[in-house]
Amino acid sequence: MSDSSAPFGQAKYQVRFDWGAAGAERILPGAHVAVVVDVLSFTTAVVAAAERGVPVAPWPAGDAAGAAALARRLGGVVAGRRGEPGPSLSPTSFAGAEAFDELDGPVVIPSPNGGAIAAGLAERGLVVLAGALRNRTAVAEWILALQSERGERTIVAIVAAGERVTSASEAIRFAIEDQLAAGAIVDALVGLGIDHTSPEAAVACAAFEGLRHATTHLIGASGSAVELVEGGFRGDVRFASERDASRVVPELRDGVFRA
Ligand SMILES: O=C(O)[C@H](CS(=O)(=O)O)OP(=O)(O)O
Repeated sequence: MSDSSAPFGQAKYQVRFDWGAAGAERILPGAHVAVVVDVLSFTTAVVAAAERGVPVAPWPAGDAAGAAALARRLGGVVAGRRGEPGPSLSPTSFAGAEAFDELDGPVVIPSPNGGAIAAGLAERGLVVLAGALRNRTAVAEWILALQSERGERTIVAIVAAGERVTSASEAIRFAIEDQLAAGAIVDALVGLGIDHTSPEAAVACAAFEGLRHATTHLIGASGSAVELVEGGFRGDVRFASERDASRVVPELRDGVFRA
């Protein structure tokens, strides 16, 4: 783990920004809140589930037995594959809330990017939130309220997931939907006076500010979206691109995201 004086720790700043699990480790020392951003699709799915009152447990993809064991322990179910009936990484799979009425525990969602990062941040002694374009203002307001409650400067580490190039590699394909949503969260924080941003956070914010009228188009044309549309999931892209459509702020407690 990096120490807070390391050059890449952004340690002087209240609002920090980096990419992936390794980036999270760089900016975590001293942080009180981590916001994981994986617009296509994990954190948007978590927000969609929370909008329907459905808790979600993150799990790194690639360990099916571990996901099943976690679901058994929590009394929940493992998400299916995208497009199958029932809950999945597809945010719109949570549209039929009644389908989950019988569920006692959470939906365990294996996810190679945002889910893996969030699972790695559990039990680390800081608040972990799911951030997306849908809830970016709600997330910022939630952090401001936490800061008021704590009565002291609250340090925020925003972690964009991007996409791991292979499951065996930490190399990341930077994803513009995560860059824009992370910048949108910084923008909302700045608007509330939480504005001591690192250069990395300031650049993400400037990208969002400069392109704020084009985010729907840009996200829809991004590589991640093209891949999803080709797979028949245009609705997920549209849903994930809706800015400030949601007031829910899922928080990771005891390994489960709940609003
Ligand atoms: O949402 C997704 O499709 C991705 C799966 S993959 O990286 O494209 O295989 O997962 P996520 O962890 O939500 O980015």
